[in-house]
Amino acid sequence: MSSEFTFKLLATDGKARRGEITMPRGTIRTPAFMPVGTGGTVKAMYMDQVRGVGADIILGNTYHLMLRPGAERVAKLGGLHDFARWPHPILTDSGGFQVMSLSKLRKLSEKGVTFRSHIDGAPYEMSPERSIEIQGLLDSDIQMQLDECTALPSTPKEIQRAMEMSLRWAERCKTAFGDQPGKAMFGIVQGGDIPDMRVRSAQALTGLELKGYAVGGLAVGEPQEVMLDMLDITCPELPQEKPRYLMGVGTPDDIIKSVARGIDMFDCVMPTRAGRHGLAYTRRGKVNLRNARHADDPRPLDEESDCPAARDYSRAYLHHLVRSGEALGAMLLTWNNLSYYQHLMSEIRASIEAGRFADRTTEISEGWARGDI
Ligand SMILES: N#Cc1ccc(CCNc2nc3cc4nc(N)[nH]c(=O)c4cc3[nH]2)cc1
Repeated sequence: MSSEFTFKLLATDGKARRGEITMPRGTIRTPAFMPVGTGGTVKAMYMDQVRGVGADIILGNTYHLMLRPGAERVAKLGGLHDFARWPHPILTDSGGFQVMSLSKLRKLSEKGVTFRSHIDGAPYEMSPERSIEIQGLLDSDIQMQLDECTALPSTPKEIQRAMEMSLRWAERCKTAFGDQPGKAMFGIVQGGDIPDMRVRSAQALTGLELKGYAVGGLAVGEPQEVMLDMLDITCPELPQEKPRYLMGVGTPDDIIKSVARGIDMFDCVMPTRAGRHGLAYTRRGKVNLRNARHADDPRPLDEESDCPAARDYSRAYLHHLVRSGEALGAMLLTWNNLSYYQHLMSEIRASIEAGRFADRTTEISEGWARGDI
């Protein structure tokens, strides 16, 4: 364990990077996938299982936790790690994105954002300083700046306004965060789908000499090609020696193509949400267990998997659970999906170390191409 937050580049293969973040609560092997634990729980999973599938870090959400159970209450109870029984690193999103996508009657100004809770309509204010304060109360290990994520498509004027305000908020968050050895605050690159806005944002954030950088404002409905083009523009402008985190991404194919462009960290609700909706990710593609064709299929999802959910249960049983709305269906498929995602990340890391990233990921994609089996 390290008392400091450090990032080490261990190997590269083209623009793909194999690295390691060390911090007091543990080591994060990159490229890393962070299971989403929005309200202090990775839905339908025990935290021991989350650790058991190979996750080094999970994501929490400032917006959800400040509304319920409340940041001060979590702090009084010893912080999010003790509260949720997850002793390893936690990264918390800052809340701006969730306010804009979930809350009601939200108003955005230089000061911050005012909004009403989507739970009970109560009024709240969130400034850059309050977002960092809440993330501190949660005892978050990696804290995200408060930013404004513009929807795509948006006008150049709108994209520039939001990008420039996010830069000012990054400076305020850096000041509010201060110097917390062993913890980190990441800036978030904005700039929509406009190359020179992306460059300006990345260069200005690099000038703040932060411990890590997220690429935000993507995975907001734009075609994958646009997202990848923005990574081609943004990553070269970020420091080689700092971790890069692509927010909200993504499918296995998104992840492979983003690692190939220099991204180190990912988070996405896809594997957990899909699991709750009866969808299983496997080495040979996706399997929709709602489909009646599985009703008599005695085969497991993947007889070679080391995850009991993939190896020990028939598709017929999983189909039955999903169609009956049994909680165990969501539990087993979430377990399978997170195991698949962590196995994918482990394969990606090993292939970069071996200088075989391009070949191995082609083999992985060909496995999916064989389609739903
Ligand atoms: N199932 C499913 C599913 C649902 C939604 C998504 C899209 C998630 N995309 C996304 N999350 C984000 C979080 C973000 N947080 C912040 N603070 N800033 C962002 O620009 C940002 C951008 C994001 N883009 C992807 C998969």
